[in-house]
Amino acid sequence: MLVIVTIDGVAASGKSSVAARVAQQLNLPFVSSGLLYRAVARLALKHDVPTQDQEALLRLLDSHALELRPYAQGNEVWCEGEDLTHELHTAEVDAAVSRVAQHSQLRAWVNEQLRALPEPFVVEGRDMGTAVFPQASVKFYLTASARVRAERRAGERTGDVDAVEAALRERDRHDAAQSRPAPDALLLDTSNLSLDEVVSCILKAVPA
Ligand SMILES: Nc1ncnc2c1ncn2[C@@H]1O[C@H](COP(=O)(O)OP(=O)(O)O)[C@@H](O)[C@H]1O
Ligand SMILES: Nc1ccn([C@H]2C[C@H](O)[C@@H](COP(=O)(O)OP(=O)(O)O)O2)c(=O)n1
Repeated sequence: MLVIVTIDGVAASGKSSVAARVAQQLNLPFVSSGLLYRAVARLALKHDVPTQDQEALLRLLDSHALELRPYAQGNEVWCEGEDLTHELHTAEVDAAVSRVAQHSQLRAWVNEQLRALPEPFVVEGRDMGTAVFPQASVKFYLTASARVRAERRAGERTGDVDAVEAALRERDRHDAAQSRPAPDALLLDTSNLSLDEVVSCILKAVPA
């Protein structure tokens, strides 16, 4: 049976860490959909393309082939022989990516890349269980308080917790349109759960 596990949720709720561990336990690849939005934002910054200009962003994608490579040990995004992965988790990209993710044709392009990947896999993002893989057998939606998420993220980025929390709240607002639990998703508040606890909760819901 093909199993697609979708793990959606707000920024820094634990989606990618959890998806990587769940996938490892199931011996499946995992897919980080946000990396494609991040890669488009990175290309736009690099080539001075305004992130509000959808047509220009789509032209950029025509002239720069982006490829998501979902390896079991971590996802990579390549652009014409260059590995962009290490450039995608910066405060600059964080600040630009929500604007990129608001364009419907660009979202359609991302979704096409995701649906072309060989199943089965574990996939994480914002709308995996709703718009992209509504047929998935197991769906989760992760949340956590903004403070807890900021404390977690401040450990990975520079910046104090208050500034990180303000930036996360801002991004939550911009991403709200596409960040919704599917009607059949299980909601999990990870504020007071360890990574292991979240992973084991998800694995319990996966059919043997
Ligand atoms: N339940 C948890 N308990 C403690 N730390 C966590 C938990 N979930 C995630 N983290 C940590 O929080 C940070 C953000 O998690 P990440 O998986 O990148 O979130 P997302 O993919 O939702 O943005 C990482 O440093 C991760 O290790
Ligand atoms: N399926 C998705 C995945 C990400 N996005 C948007 C929303 C986020 O602001 C960016 C980056 O997503 P990513 O999951 O990498 O970001 P976080 O780790 O949650 O901070 O892309 C989206 O709109 N739809």
